[in-house]
Amino acid sequence: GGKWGYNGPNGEHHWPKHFPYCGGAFQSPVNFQPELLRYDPNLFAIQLQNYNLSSREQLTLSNNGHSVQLSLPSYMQLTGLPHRYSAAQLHFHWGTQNVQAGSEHTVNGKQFAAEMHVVHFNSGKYPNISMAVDKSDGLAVLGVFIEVGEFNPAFEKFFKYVNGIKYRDQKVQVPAFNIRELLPSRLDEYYRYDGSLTTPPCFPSVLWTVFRQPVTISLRQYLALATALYSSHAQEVAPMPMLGNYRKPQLMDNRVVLVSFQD
Ligand SMILES: NS(=O)(=O)c1cc(-c2ccccc2)cc(-c2ccccc2)c1
Ligand SMILES: [Zn+2]
Repeated sequence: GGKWGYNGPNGEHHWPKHFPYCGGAFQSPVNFQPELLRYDPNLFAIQLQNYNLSSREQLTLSNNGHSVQLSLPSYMQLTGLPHRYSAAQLHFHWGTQNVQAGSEHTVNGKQFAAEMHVVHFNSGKYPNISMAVDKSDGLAVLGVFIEVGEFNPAFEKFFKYVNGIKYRDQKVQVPAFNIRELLPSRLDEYYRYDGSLTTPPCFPSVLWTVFRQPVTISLRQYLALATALYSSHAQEVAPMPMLGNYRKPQLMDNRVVLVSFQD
């Protein structure tokens, strides 16, 4: 598929020309409007398997031109969902250095500073992520809202390496750590709906679980994310800062967002 970006001639309003699903139904992200939420007593706490990775393991931290992503081993899994899902990668969406608003999902119109996505695929049904990515029951993504506040030692375990992946397609190996530490403490309170990849090709293949409770990173950590990275290759004459890499909320049509909490 063609080049795509977050603004200008390759921005999100142009995505459907090369990526037809982006103009289709069940698109993500969405705004969690209070009147569209429905409490579901059958939504239990998310169960994590093998999230506590050994520091003897190494993970690949890379700049894919649209985000910073951390590869994850497939033995890291989610259970307690309709299927068993294996981890593939995690990545981020953020705003700009001056406007700390870059989350993709919003809560009653409120946009958080950034958002982390932990991408899993239905390993109970598909042999690998490529076979799962375009199937309606193929993916499960955990969304975590990020606010600027307290310093976050867990994020620092890989944020400190971002200067090694400033440019597109650069990669570094980082020691693995407990990925559970990146998630909020409350895994029992979340929004749940059927949606899509928020980037091209926008396949409607994602079971979204967005935690209600945000995590915090410090202003210095946020600025490291928002100012260290470029979406262009190292040798390109005009470096393009990687900023505002978030898609705006999409139409709900007649979808309902289920919530695991009542108050
Ligand atoms: N935002 S997201 O969660 O819907 C998402 C999922 C996946 C994804 C990754 C592996 C398998 C399947 C889906 C890839 C991206 C992505 C972000 C930046 C640049 C390119 C791709 C984004
Ligand atoms: Zn994402």
